[in-house]
Amino acid sequence: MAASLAVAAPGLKVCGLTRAEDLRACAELGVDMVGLNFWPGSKRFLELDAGRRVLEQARGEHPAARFEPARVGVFVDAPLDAVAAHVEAWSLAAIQPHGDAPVEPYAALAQRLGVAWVWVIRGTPALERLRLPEPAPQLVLLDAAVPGYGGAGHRTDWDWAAQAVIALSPTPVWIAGGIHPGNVTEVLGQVRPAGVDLASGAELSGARQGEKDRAAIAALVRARDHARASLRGKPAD
Ligand SMILES: O=C(O)c1ccccc1N[C@@H]1O[C@H](COP(=O)(O)O)[C@@H](O)[C@H]1O
Repeated sequence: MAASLAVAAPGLKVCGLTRAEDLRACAELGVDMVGLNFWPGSKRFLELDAGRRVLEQARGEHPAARFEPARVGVFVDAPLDAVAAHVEAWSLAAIQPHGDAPVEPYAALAQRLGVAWVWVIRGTPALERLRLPEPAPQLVLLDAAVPGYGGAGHRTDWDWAAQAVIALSPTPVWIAGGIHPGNVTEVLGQVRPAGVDLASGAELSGARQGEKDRAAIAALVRARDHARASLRGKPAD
């Protein structure tokens, strides 16, 4: 079966989860995807064995969960065998390679493993020269070009992003970078992405290791639901 990351638009991905209670909150509140950061350079890094315990703990505390957000692994220039090990250990639905290495080997690995992959475009390259890599990504993610590859709360150019959404159609294009409950409705309206992805904008103030704020996640889910309802021409429930 072909890998898929399909969710109703706009989707919501909360990235850089490090605690069982945050995984549980995302499942309970109806977040579409969660990102798990397997890059040791990130403050949101999840070491493989510690991460397994977090997942087991989240499941143990929430055994009746019928809904589980799709898990996306974030990697920075990671060796391919390490990526494959994480896909298996976490039953990842997708990999999100960042960094400076070419993406094609990761795309080919994702295809071999039968999982989706996310192509991250950092910054604002010329749209007329943009070509989807092969094998094609199931999702494109637009993010700001920042030192440390991501997760710094910096916005990308929303006018450029709105054009990229159109230029890359029909591939679903999501947006990341500096999104939070206070601007999520604006970015959804202005850019019309297939989804939004955020890390720092869903965190507790002073979070040191990616600790998320349940109230912020709930507000993001409400904004997503309003946007979905208005796309369908109906008020949100
Ligand atoms: O979050 C990180 O630490 C990180 C590290 C390396 C690569 C990507 C990372 N995060 C990605 O960046 C976006 C945007 O983050 P923010 O909302 O601006 O804080 C996040 O969604 C991740 O996909």
